[in-house]
Amino acid sequence: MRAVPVYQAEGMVLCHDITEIIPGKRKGKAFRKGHVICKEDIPRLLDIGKENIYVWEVNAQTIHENDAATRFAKAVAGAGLSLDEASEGKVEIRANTLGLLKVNAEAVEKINDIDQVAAATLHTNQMVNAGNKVTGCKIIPLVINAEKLQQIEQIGIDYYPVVEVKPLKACKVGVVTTGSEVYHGRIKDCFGPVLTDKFEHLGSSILRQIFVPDDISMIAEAIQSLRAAGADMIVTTGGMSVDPDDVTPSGIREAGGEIVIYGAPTLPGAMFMLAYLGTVPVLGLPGCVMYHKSTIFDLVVPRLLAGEVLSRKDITKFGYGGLCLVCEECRYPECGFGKGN
Ligand SMILES: Nc1nc2c(c(=O)[nH]1)N[C@H]1C(S)=C(S)[C@@H](COP(=O)(O)OP(=O)(O)OC[C@H]3O[C@@H](n4cnc5c(N)ncnc54)[C@H](O)[C@@H]3O)O[C@H]1N2
Ligand code: MOO
Repeated sequence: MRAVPVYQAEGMVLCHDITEIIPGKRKGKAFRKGHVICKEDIPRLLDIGKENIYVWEVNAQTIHENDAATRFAKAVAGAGLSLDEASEGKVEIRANTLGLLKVNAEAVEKINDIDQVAAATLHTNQMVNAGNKVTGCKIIPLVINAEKLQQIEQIGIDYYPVVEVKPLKACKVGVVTTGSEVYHGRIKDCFGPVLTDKFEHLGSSILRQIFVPDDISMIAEAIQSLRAAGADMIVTTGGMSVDPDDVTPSGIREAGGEIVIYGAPTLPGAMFMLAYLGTVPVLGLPGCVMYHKSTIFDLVVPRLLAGEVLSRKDITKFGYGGLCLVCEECRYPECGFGKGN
């Protein structure tokens, strides 16, 4: 901060508010702290009695908060994102498409380890809609040293992208619905409509739903026939638990599925199985997916549709944050469920 004659202040940043008082009329801010002084401001400043003012000089080494915040946001934003206009040293980043939000938490932490800057994001691995705010980039002082911005930009390059929204593939999904009670028509299928709704919401569609009794070979055959019919993903429903009739995991094994995991640390969703038949994911969905609004399904399927190949570790990491409180009115994804990784 230094005092300069107003005549020399053009392009500099005012570092305090300047009050104007017109007797009988008004008392208020004529200029705000942070204002970049332009030529037209000079006569007015003189009218208020300011021949000298305190400024921060903006030059190659020091950058105004709004310009700095814009560079900051550009450094962290990858695909699927748009930047709002800078205001008060802050730029907000929004999704410009429906998709899976990915945030590199390590990079965000590194950025925040730099003094005088702040990056605040949503949790990674959640679905966002076009227009959703996902990140805020804020410069703390009115002007910032260029070196700090260069550090952010280097992190942006090293970790590219720090934040992005991945589009989802439109998949054809094959469904195998197990359960003798459904197969023999004792009860009406309720899983199919839930899955149709969930997959359509994510931009995918059901290729075909096959009903089978609790029979290992018939489950395996149904899975194989869906694969042969070109399913990009196969989901089986029911029969995932511990009763003698719960043979769906055995059916997935018999179909040749390479098992990633059986048993996931999420509640609901603990009796979940993930396997792969070649590149086709095969999911064993327990009954809770039909019943509860948000489950392991909502954590895993968007990532698969975004093209991720999930490992056992990807699933076991769900445990931290994997307890759903089953609220009367589900607010997911606006809650802690699945936010541990
Ligand atoms: N002793 C134990 N009991 C249970 C365990 C356990 O570990 N030990 N796990 C529980 C968990 S967790 C879940 S989730 C449920 C359900 O698991 P399943 O996937 O095996 O579900 P089913 O037994 O096949 O069916 C349960 C229930 O849902 C009805 N159902 C199933 N599919 C359909 C359908 N397509 N349409 C309509 N209704 C359906 C079925 O008739 C049963 O009423 O197990 C817990 N129990
Ligand atoms: O799989 Mo149950 O899947 O925990 O409610």
